[in-house]
Amino acid sequence: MKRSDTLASRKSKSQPPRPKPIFFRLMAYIKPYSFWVLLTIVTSLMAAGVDIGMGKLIEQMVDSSSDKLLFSAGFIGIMALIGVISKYLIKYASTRFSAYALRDLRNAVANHLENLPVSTVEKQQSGDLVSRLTNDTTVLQNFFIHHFANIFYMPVVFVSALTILLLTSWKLILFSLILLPVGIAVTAVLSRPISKYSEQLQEQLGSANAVTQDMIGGISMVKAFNRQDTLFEKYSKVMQQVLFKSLLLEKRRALMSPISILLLSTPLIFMVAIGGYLIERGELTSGNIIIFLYMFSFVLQPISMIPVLSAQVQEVTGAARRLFDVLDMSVEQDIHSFLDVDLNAAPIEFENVTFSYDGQTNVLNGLSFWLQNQQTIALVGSSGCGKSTLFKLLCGFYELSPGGGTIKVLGRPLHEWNLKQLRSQISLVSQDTHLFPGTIAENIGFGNLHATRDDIVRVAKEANAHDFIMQQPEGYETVIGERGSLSGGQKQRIAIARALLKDAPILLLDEPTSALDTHSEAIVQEAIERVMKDRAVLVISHRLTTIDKADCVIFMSDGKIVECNTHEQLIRSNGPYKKLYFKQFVLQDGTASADREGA
Ligand SMILES: Nc1ncnc2c1ncn2[C@@H]1O[C@H](COP(=O)(O)OP(=O)(O)OP(=O)(O)O)[C@@H](O)[C@H]1O
Repeated sequence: MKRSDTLASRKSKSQPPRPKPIFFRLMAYIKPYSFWVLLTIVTSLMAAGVDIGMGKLIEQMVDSSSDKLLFSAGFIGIMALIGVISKYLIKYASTRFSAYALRDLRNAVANHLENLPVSTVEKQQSGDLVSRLTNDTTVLQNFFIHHFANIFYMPVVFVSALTILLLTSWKLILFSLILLPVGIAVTAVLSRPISKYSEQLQEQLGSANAVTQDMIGGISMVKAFNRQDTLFEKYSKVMQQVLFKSLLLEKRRALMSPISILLLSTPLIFMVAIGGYLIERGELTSGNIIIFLYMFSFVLQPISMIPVLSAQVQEVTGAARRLFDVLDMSVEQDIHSFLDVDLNAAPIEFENVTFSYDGQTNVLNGLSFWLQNQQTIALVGSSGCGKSTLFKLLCGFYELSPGGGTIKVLGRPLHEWNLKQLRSQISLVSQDTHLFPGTIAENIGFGNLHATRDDIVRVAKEANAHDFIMQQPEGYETVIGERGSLSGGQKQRIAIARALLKDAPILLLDEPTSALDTHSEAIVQEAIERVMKDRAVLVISHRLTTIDKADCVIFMSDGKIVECNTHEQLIRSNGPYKKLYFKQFVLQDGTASADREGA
């Protein structure tokens, strides 16, 4: 397989050809609900017909004899009822299709977010992504509920009313609307920045969401460091920007409103003045003026709505663009199918691996090592030397660039693996256990969706978790949140139970006991030893108790392997590992015996 077929190309293959205009992309989500869209359109046209028809009926009523008055009034009543029903149906149908279409769009964006490469998500502000899913979709939904029908209603009433008015007196309508083109041109120019302002506002709301997440997610850290003021200050600054942007937007919107009134009142003043003059000359009757006044409102209403609608369209375009920007991000694509897995092959091989996040600074430099079956390698090194990066590469979260060496998992280069199959061979237990909102059983079951309750209880027992789970108010059915009320050690044991349930041949442990006290560490360590049994294990640790059990210790510095041997040999060889050992483990753990020190 050529390098061009590598993981790197998985992204480029998923590049969308060239996005269609936003309008067509939005329409694709509405199309499945064509019936309700059609009902909205038909009822909008019905409402337009009723409103115009009522004008004609009123005119007839003015001119008709008294014996026909009752009949005309009855007819107007029926028309009014049809108008009420149409307007109810417009609201119902537009709410219905927009709710469904927006649900689909939200699902599409959420699904897309789930399938983005970790490398892409790590670069984004999660609060901003959440804001797109919530705020921007709401902007779209409001538009469809409140303004979509007007796109059909307004032109029909406008054209019909204008035709009737032209037939009644072309002179009067012509003079009344003389200033209209100027008004429309001014409106178009003034409403232009609304889309930009709205997009900037949504961006600021996204940043505000991100800070709020920090405030809530990191509440204990914030309080422990007495940094409530700092975070609040940050929040206030973002909110100041939100305020500034919304004022900018609202100022522009507010400008649209008097312009609408001006657009409405100027023609009316012209009409009354010129109408009076034409009556005086005998060219018009007062009956003509009544129908004129009624119909004229249907000419002016759409015109006055132009600024509002144009502002809305600008806002919707901005919101839709932010949503489609997410949908245009390249997703992770599995171009390979599942292949037979050779469980006898070496679980992990690194051959001259060099890696950089930004394409400039190498985080890993020519790394080579092999992990055999049922072997444990401990990765040791100062903070930032690239240990976790190694795990991210193994899980296929990041890709090696061409010429960056080769990583093989179970004998097969990473770029030949189907990502789902690759990840099914690896269990990852990180230092920061993420618990999902749900029950304890669901959190353990996350490791294997087909597991039975017996399986879950079995692994919980193996992970030393069963006893504390049974002490919870509802045992395995106790609901825990993202941060939950469990201790660090309890969370770790749930993570270990998850890994046991997954039963993958390769285990990656990232500082599994780093955050625990000696007592919890002993309990978790016991569980870890069980999960390590019969597996190939790569463990990042600063704890001697873990390192001591490893078949081999790799000491890394600046993305390079400096030393690689058993713990005893490394101590004897008197190299840099020994220095770290004394500095870190002997002083920190106080558990190293003189024998182990070997010096
Ligand atoms: N997503 C990322 N984008 C850019 N640089 C990153 C990213 N993740 C890590 N780095 C950088 O890569 C280097 C290695 O980071 P890594 O997390 O692998 O170190 P580590 O040895 O695991 O550190 P620690 O022991 O503190 O967890 C660091 O300089 C870090 O700043």
